[in-house]
Amino acid sequence: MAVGILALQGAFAEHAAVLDKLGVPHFEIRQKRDLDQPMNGLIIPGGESTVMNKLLRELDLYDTLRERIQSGLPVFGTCAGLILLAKQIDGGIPCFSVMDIRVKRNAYGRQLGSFFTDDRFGGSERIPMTFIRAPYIESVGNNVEVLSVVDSNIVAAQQDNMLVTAFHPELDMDLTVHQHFIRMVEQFRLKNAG
Ligand SMILES: NC(=O)CC[C@H](N)C(=O)O
Repeated sequence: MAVGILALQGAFAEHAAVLDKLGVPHFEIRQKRDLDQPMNGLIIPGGESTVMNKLLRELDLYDTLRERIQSGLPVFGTCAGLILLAKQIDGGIPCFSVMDIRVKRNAYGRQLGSFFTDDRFGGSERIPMTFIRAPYIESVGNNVEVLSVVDSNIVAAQQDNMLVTAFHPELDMDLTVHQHFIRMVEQFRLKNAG
């Protein structure tokens, strides 16, 4: 199996390092022909969502990736990746527009742009959470499961094959969130093989 990591911009190398630790094969997606190889999961990293949105269209990656996500490909979006998956962005234009969440960009203001805390993810123990000019999720549809709440704001959620975090688990040592995503990838792979 292999996980594709969108590598146009932002923190893609850090996700690759976590997958290495977990022994999960991965490859970078930089251009359309990178999508020719088998892909069992997709990671959309943090970075700058407006830049990634523009590049996805310029490089003609947008339609193929959107179709695959809609057909059930497991996808994990961190920070800017969360913004790209959202159906609604407060004061902004959605990109993939596939996940039933409403998102506020740069939600913590300039002064509090980056901070660190720890809290629960789903049923887990407290895990480290690094936020960098992060969004949060203002509201979710009925079909979305809330996985983390920090200061009354939703910062991790899942809808079927789509997992998002407003924080950056790839920047901390804890593997909980990536392990959760790899379980989603395994389930999808087994379902498709059977
Ligand atoms: N760390 C991040 O990914 C920041 C996201 C960025 N503020 C955006 O709007 O795209």
